[in-house]
Amino acid sequence: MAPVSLVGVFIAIFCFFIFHSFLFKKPHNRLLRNWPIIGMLPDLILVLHRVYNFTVDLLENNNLTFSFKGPWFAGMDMLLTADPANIHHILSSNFSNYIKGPGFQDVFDVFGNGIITTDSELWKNLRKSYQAMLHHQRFQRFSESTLASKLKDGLIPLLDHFAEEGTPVDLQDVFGRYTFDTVLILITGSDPKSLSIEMHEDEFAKALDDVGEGILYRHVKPRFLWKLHNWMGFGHEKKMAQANATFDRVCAKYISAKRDEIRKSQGIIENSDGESEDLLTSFIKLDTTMYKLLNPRDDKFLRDTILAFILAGRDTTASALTWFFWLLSENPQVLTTIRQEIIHTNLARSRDHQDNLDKLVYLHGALCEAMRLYPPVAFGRKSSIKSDVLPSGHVVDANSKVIICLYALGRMRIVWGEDAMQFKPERWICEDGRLKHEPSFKFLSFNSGPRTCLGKHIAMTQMKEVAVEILQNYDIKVVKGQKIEPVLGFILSMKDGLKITISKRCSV
Ligand code: HEM
Repeated sequence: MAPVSLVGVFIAIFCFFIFHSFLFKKPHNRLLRNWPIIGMLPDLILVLHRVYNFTVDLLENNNLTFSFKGPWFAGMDMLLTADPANIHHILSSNFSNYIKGPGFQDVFDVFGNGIITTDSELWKNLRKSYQAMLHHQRFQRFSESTLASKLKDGLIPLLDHFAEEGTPVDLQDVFGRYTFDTVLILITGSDPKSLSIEMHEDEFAKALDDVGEGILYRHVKPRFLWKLHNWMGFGHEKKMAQANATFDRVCAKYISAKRDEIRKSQGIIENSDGESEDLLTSFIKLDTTMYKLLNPRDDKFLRDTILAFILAGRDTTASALTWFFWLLSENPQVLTTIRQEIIHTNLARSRDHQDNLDKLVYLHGALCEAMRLYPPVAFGRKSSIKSDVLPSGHVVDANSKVIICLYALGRMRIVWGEDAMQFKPERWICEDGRLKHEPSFKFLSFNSGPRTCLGKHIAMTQMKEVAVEILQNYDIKVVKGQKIEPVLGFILSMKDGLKITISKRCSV
């Protein structure tokens, strides 16, 4: 028995040293311990509630790139980066090697084959068709009039109502409704009117929220576990299935109504070169000889197209606007400077409306600054096809996951300077007063390379119009005592919204 006991003692001492070194040794400036078998998952779970700021520390302490190890065989290993050189390499120079990949499509399966989830030839067809439609005069007219009327007949009356009542309102909810109505009109031509004084709950919007939450949980659970929950119809997966059914039902309604509308007004529409047109109409009438992989006769294709567009355009703009107004409440000097710029710019709605908005250089800088600190899409996920070496020297194996950390990128001192954490719109303005250009792989909020956001112009116009309208006509006070923090999610929203009170201004 003696030799057995000795072996036992030896194993016990060995285990003690291993676990002691993991438990009590400072993890070499890496902030995450790599445990045997379970990898860094336990430490990640401990910091999950503050994961955004954690990635800032992690990447700043690791020369902007860090290799995360998940539990063995859980498929959770990933390379995190906020290095602009790596980002440029992944999103532009070696674009063809970095795809969304089957893992992404799996997690985002409710969105089917829309532009956000697809790769390769199908994505190229979708991208080209979107570009042609979005740049067409018919859509541009439609988009301009939609933005203007939602502001005038939707947002302003609602803000007036809350100003009269004097009751607190969640500004994030208001912006979410405003952008939901706008993107739904742009894509389907129908107005869900979620931005009404009654503030009713829209089932489509609710389903999108449930899916957003479910997708987040799919990112932090091992794949086999959420697949099992999905199969059992359990927890978040049950909600995802219900949301999916809502998407199918509501989209089918929009699609059949649109097909009827086109059929009934065929003669008129064919001759209506000067008219404005929503995207669903354009997709149904698509010239498929140019886009061989797109099939507008298939309702599933149209369903996925509607969903992808709403996913891309709703919460992103609402999140950016909410953080922007909160940052203004924290930085009254910036608010005053924007108001002065508005006074000194002729903003009468005219043919030159867009040119006039473009003159608001400081406002533009303030919006970019808000999105630098609070990028609406805080993480980007890519999968490598072949093995590769990044400019930082890190090796990326074939079929491995790379996470681009946009939130951390916007706060890296080595990228933005010692004042990186401060809200300073001035950093966007040159000495001669013109806008300072920052490369998209450094200011990544609208993505970079061939998959750059297609709605950037619409979003910037919409945000400027809303900012001008509100800053000219209202005073916003943020209700005191709220904890402002980002929610862990696909979009960087505020966890508990932004409660404000609003009052009418007599003059600017
Ligand atoms: C402040 C508002 C917005 C921000 C910050 C933003 C940001 C982004 C980002 C980061 C991506 C890349 C996503 C990825 O590849 O995973 C993206 C893609 C896209 N965005 Fe936006 N977006 C905004 C508003 C909009 C709006 C209003 C629309 C539509 C009207 C839109 C349409 C799209 C589309 C269609 C794509 C897919 C492009 C592709 O994969 O080729 N976005 N956007």
